[in-house]
Amino acid sequence: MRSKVTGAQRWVVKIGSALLTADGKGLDRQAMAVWVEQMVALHEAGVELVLVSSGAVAAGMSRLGWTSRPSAMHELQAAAAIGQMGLVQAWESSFAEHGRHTAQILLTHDDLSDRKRYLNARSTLRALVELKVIPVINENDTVVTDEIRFGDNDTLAALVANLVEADLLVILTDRDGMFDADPRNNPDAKLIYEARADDPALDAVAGGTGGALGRGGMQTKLRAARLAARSGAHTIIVGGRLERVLDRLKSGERIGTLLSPERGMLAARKQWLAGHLQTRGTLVLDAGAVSALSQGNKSLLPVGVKLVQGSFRRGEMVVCVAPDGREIARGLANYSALEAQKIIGQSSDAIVGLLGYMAEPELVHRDNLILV
Ligand SMILES: Nc1ncnc2c1ncn2[C@@H]1O[C@H](COP(=O)(O)OP(=O)(O)O)[C@@H](O)[C@H]1O
Ligand SMILES: N[C@@H](CCC(=O)OP(=O)(O)O)C(=O)O
Repeated sequence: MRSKVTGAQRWVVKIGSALLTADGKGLDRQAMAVWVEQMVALHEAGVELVLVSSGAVAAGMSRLGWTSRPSAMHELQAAAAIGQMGLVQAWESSFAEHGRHTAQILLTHDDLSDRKRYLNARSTLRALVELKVIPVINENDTVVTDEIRFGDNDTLAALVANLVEADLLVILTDRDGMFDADPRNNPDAKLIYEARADDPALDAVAGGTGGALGRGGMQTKLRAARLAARSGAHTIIVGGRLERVLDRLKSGERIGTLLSPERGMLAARKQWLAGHLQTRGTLVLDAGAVSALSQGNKSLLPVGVKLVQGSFRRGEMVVCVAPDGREIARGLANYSALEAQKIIGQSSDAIVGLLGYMAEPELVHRDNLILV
């Protein structure tokens, strides 16, 4: 069962406010250094890492000397803006001690539901991961309100796991995992080691909300695991203060709660693609592209497209047809219809010259293609 954890190549690690701030006394830099050391070891072992870090509001409160979380939205947002500085500084300097760079990414849920912004965030994150830089993601609290009100970086982390096609989402929190009842009020509560993310019995055990600093509680963590499962990722909810927690997960130790998806990664993603999008245009392929897609399981390159029909934007769904009009596949276009018209029939090396930039060498990436 834990082979899914030991074998995972791309991890999203989410660290909640409850853990990052030593009981409201500012950032717990010592704890951060310990996680960083383990994340660097994972990196060295070839694991690709994306970090989702909460703690901006809590760090800001401590910088301002506030002892209780304000309820006014503008005060929360101000605290987040102040605290985010300290938060990224702390991560950057801690990773720098191991010769690693970090990159700050602030996202909102809207960024991930708009197809174009989704693809842009996805290519930036992919580029960072390829550069071996560790992206440090938080919500863009200045422009959103619901998230800091509900304190829901769990959901953000799951959306990021979908975005980067992570195989594992690790949610570090202040309890050892998900218990069969809220351990705050039930001292006899037992840890759930493994479950299917979609098991309805979990709804009842994850009832309560979060603690004084964190906001989401187990409910948002369960919802996050279900969201992550939609792209085939496994989720581990585990105690961030457990000794060498990330090392132990990597070596397959049975700690925390493992929540499994019902389907494999690509199957889940393609099902999501198939069910969720309307088609906006058509690409007429040449014979070579038809066989590359249907037999070779390849991406669609601009060179294999003869004609572009319809009006679509980057990130929208298009139908790919053979020269005789037979539908071959559907997929998400990396370029708008206007751009596609300029690059079809050309090699991918020519894209920069033709458009002035290159989003991706493929017109439709094979991960975003569903064969019909
Ligand atoms: N079934 C459960 N198992 C474990 N913890 C639970 C459960 N139900 C509610 N909780 C509460 O959720 C809290 C963790 O969530 P939260 O405070 O939002 O932390 P974080 O900042 O890590 O997101 C725990 O401290 C715990 O009291
Ligand atoms: N984005 C905000 C709030 C996020 C939040 O509280 O989330 P969490 O502690 O993970 O439940 C922050 O950094 O403080």
